[in-house]
Amino acid sequence: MTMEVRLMRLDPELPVPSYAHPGDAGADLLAAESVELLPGGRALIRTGIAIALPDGYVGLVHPRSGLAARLGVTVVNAPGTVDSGYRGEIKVCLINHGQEPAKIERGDRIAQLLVQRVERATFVVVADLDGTARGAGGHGSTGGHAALAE
Ligand SMILES: O=c1ccn([C@H]2C[C@H](O)[C@@H](COP(=O)(O)OP(=O)(O)OP(=O)(O)O)O2)c(=O)[nH]1
Ligand SMILES: [Mg+2]
Repeated sequence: MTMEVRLMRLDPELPVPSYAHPGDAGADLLAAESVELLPGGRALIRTGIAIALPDGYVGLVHPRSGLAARLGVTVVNAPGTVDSGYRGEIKVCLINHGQEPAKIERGDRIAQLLVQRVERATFVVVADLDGTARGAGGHGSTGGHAALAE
């Protein structure tokens, strides 16, 4: 089952994002420009597309694990949030955590876009919250790593 999402090509020579395999969660986003990311460097890269998501949906810009594992290149703000009301060009903010310069060529698949349903909350201010087994414990309260043992 798929849903239709209206997409505008701002760079008509670039292929439209697509899913590499049936069952894939993310459609690969392509770089519309070439950039070199120096070690520690980052860049906001155009993808050449704009989309109109229906109300109640969000686009999430996730990293590609291959780029992360091979080059140390990932999405700075992962996962990036594409609001349903956004009509601008989708851009991907990549960072090179690797030791070597990383070349991104126009047409490279640099990230993946997940389309998900999303709830919006009405925040109701109260004096107390209901009790739970976890309570306020967080940030390593359950242990499981030597660094958390102190
Ligand atoms: O990876 C991303 C993340 C965001 N956006 C676009 C779509 C999104 O709707 C808009 C704003 O994103 P966000 O709310 O995360 O950024 P902000 O810094 O809060 O900007 P704003 O003040 O415009 O909301 O930027 C992208 O193209 N790529
Ligand atoms: Mg915002």
